[in-house]
Amino acid sequence: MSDFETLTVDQVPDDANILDVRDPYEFDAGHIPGAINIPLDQLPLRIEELDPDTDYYVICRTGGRSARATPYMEMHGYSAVNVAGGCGAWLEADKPLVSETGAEPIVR
Ligand SMILES: O=S(=O)([O-])[S-]
Repeated sequence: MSDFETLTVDQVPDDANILDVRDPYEFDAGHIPGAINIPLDQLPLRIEELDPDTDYYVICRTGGRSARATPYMEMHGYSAVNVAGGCGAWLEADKPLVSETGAEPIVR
């Protein structure tokens, strides 16, 4: 049983605020356009960078780390929804990714 909301990639609105909790090398290789990156292990230190009035759609590679980040954020007063399947599912669904490396975006 989970005490947080989980949506599929198809349910994420086009204008969603995406929080990607993967490590920077993963984020740089391929991420959702406009996503912000705070790795899961930095979230306790950096959570105040987030806006308590914004709904965040939290994503990682396959859904493991986002399922930990989402209840943590909720517990600290932030609005967070877990994106099931992560960037792998996002790519499978043919949704846009960009890279910071100059290479074709990939999910790693
Ligand atoms: O990104 S992951 O924790 O699902 S491998």
